[in-house]
Amino acid sequence: MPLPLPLGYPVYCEAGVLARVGDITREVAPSHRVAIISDDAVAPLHAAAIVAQFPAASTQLFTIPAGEQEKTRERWGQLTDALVAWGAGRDTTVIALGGGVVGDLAGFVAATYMRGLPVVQVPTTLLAMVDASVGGKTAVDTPAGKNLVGAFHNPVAVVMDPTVLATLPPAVLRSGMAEMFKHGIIADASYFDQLLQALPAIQEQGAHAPEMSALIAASVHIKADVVAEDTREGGLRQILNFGHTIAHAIEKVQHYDMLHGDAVAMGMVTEARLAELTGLASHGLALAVRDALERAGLPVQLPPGIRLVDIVAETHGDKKARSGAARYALPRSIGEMEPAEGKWALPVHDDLVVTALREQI
Ligand SMILES: NC(=O)c1ccc[n+]([C@@H]2O[C@H](COP(=O)([O-])OP(=O)(O)OC[C@H]3O[C@@H](n4cnc5c(N)ncnc54)[C@H](O)[C@@H]3O)[C@@H](O)[C@H]2O)c1
Ligand SMILES: O=C(O)C(=O)C[C@@H](O)[C@H](O)[C@H](O)COP(=O)(O)O
Ligand SMILES: [Zn+2]
Repeated sequence: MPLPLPLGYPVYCEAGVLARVGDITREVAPSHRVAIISDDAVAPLHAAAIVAQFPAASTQLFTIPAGEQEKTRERWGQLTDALVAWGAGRDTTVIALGGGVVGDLAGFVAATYMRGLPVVQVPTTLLAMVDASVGGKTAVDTPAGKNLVGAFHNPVAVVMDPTVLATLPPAVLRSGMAEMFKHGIIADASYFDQLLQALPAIQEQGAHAPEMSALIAASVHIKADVVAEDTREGGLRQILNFGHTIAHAIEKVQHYDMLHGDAVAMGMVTEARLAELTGLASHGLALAVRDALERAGLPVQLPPGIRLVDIVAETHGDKKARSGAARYALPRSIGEMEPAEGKWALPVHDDLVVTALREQI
């Protein structure tokens, strides 16, 4: 059974559901061909199980090297060329099998190839399950900034099987926790507390922690409620960008050589402090956020040697910036986001940003 979500497509979250990707795909997108896009870390582990569910003659696995540095226009070009060479027509369904990088890139391929193919998202990282696979944002990074070229393209289905998380490196599992904490901070204080309570089990048993499936489903619920109300980010959806003005700037300055979730952890600490410094939140928010992320083993200090001026300069290229001024979606307290002066993201003076960043050196 799909999760009961206010979305126009089914989201499955259950152990063993990977064995039903074929049936689910045929149900939501009956098509002649199936193009499975994955990366070279995920494909050897999980692709065979998916490929076997489709007729060999009309199914092709396309594999890219793993990592954020591959989420580029060049890879998009290679993949779309490869689809042409294979003979993919409009009767092709794309299956994105991987973490958020594959999800965003394959999603963008699907959004643009012959002006749009159906895509089934099959997320294999915690981050992709709780966040990237749901909501329809697809994109590639460019030398000028993160996710600068992309499209809103909803999947026709999302199929997440928490058992695939067993093969994740611990650091990648942990980085997914950052977006889960984000969901708690922006929308649900009791979910934030549940995450804190589950940390010892997650640290001991990793993806096998008994709480994991329910925590994933709860996170997806929070995200789905937001995107259902504001699919194309006219306003409310900006709250999902809490921590991201700084996170994306850090990722860019670090040449995308880091995990997105780690950058989000750093960015949430900075932006929680900005909420205090602007008077939007009362004192104590930043410490609560920082303490929770530290307890989860996430990085809260900036990458060594990074220049604060470089981070601040990059914030001006963020998609939320208006008239050159960087803007931030800031919480008032754990679980509470409210618009200020009718806006979900506010400009903050660069000097305050530097003040907050200095505390993370
Ligand atoms: N579209 C959205 O709404 C949205 C939301 C959040 C993040 N994102 C994007 O998601 C990306 C980050 O995603 P991510 O953290 O999943 O990174 P990722 O896709 O790079 O995956 C991290 C690493 O884990 C490996 N991996 C994936 N699944 C595995 C498995 N089951 N077993 C072993 N190894 C596995 C990958 O090969 C990779 O090396 C960023 O580009 C970010 O911008 C998008
Ligand atoms: O779905 C959203 O909306 C989000 O902002 C989720 C973020 O976690 C995600 O990193 C997203 O890709 C950021 O989007 P962007 O529009 O700031 O590039
Ligand atoms: Zn994110």
